[in-house]
Amino acid sequence: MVHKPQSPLSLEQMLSIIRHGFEQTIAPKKVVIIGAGMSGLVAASLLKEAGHDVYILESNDRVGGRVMTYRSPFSRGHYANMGALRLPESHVLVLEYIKKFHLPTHLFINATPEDFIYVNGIKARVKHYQQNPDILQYPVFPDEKGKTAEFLLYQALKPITDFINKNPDQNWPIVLKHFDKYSMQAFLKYAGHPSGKTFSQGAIEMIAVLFDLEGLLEQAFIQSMRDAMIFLKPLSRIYKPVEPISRFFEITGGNDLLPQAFYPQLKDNILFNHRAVSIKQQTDSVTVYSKHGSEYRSLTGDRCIITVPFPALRQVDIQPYHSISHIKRRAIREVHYMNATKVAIEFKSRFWEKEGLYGGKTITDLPIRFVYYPSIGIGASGSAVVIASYTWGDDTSPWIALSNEERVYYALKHLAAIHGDIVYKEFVTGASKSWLLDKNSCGGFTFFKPDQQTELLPYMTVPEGRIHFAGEQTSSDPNWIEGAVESGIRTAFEIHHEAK
Ligand SMILES: Cc1cc2nc3c(=O)[nH]c(=O)nc-3n(C[C@H](O)[C@H](O)[C@H](O)COP(=O)(O)OP(=O)(O)OC[C@H]3O[C@@H](n4cnc5c(N)ncnc54)[C@H](O)[C@@H]3O)c2cc1C
Ligand SMILES: O=C(O)C(=O)Cc1ccccc1
Repeated sequence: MVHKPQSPLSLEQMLSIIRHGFEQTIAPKKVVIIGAGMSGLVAASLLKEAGHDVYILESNDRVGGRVMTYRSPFSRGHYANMGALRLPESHVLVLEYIKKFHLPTHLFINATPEDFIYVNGIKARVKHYQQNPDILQYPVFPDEKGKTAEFLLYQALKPITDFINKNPDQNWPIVLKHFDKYSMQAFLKYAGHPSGKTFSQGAIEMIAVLFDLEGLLEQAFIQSMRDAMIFLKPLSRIYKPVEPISRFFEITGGNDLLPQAFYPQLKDNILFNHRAVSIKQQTDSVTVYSKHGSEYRSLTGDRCIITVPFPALRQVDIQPYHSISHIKRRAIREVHYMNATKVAIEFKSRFWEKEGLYGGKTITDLPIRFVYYPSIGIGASGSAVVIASYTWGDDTSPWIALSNEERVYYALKHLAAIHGDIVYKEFVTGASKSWLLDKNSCGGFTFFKPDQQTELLPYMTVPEGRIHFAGEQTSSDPNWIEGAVESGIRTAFEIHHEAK
């Protein structure tokens, strides 16, 4: 589903802009961009290429923002993507930039029939669960017996996604009107069952655990549905198991090679370790005040693009107060950001491959939740790095307050329940990241609450005077790099096509 409701540009237009840029401007503007994450880099790259004078103020000492790859403390050549992990094949804007920069990629093996499931104290392989879903012993209704979480969820989603796909531009707003009031949990309880009944609590629990929804059940159904359509197999596969499931990619060498690819063009335009603290709009200009070490600096331009995640943006003072609308200020306060936490562990050998796990994951109801095994170097000898725990939403609660050492300790403990004590013998080192604790995002990614896509999102993309708003939160694909890229293109287009 590549519908882009938050973009005034079609997918084809955005692809063309990535490939060919804008026509050279006849009225160059000075543009101050706050943030050198993917949205800020895309906007700056397009505007600079079109002849505008761009400056990026970046709080951190690196580009990339939430596209972040740890190479330390791992052995040479090893790494872990502690932010963006996988790139869906339907995210054509991201893949177009990867092509433009000639970056190597390989398949991110997101799921295989050999994947382990470890829930309710039961360990099984996905392929055996698919043959007999009742082996996990969820207390489902009689008419739900023998049906997988995937089948039940597709039964609930298919009428809606079929309706959208008939005519996305016309039908997406209708679906939003009818379903944006629901959280995922409320949808499954009160509106999801095709026969108008409700799913059993056991079925809802099984869907929530196996699709990693338990940590975000109270968030907007619409966003979970949109994401589910990326992760779930097309329903046709249930009846005709020949369709390929959604494919994902990752950049060989680390996903941060994508934001880094913008650096050569923009190296003279980025001011690192400059943290914007206030913005002031004047009649004919806008000034951004930033903290650089113990100094305060200012930069004045014709336009400003804010790409800062909204929870972090709340600490930036924007004046005059009424120079931005009431609804924008409300959106900055209220739009929900979900935390995300990862623990990555390097092991001496790929012991999981001896258990038939080549890439893919283990799905658990343990605090570690989902474990992802490396999709690169399969079959190789020597050490490798596992995403030992990837949690989001409420599932991050057991991890936030722990130190890195404690996170690694508990991740190993839970991995040992799955793989045995070999995890201790094979342990080399570990690292972790909880994005709620990162002052430059103050959360992992946008995950709207019910009604927020209706009440707030339309106003989040709207410029306010000389200030434009980018970032995944202002896009058709929040919580994805694709959304950040879309918003970068949108804001560059807005500014490039405005009169002086
Ligand atoms: C754990 C995790 C997993 C993810 N997994 C995936 C995935 O698998 N696939 C996928 O496509 N997407 C994934 N994402 C989402 C993706 O990483 C983001 O949507 C995207 O990177 C956001 O880009 P952005 O430019 O909107 O924001 P950011 O990357 O947050 O960029 C904002 C920039 O602004 C800077 N900044 C903040 N405050 C200030 C300030 N006051 N002054 C100056 N600069 C400031 C920050 O340092 C940052 O560089 C994941 C994100 C997380 C956290
Ligand atoms: O693919 C991921 O891990 C992402 O971060 C995107 C995401 C976030 C939350 C739910 C589904 C997908």
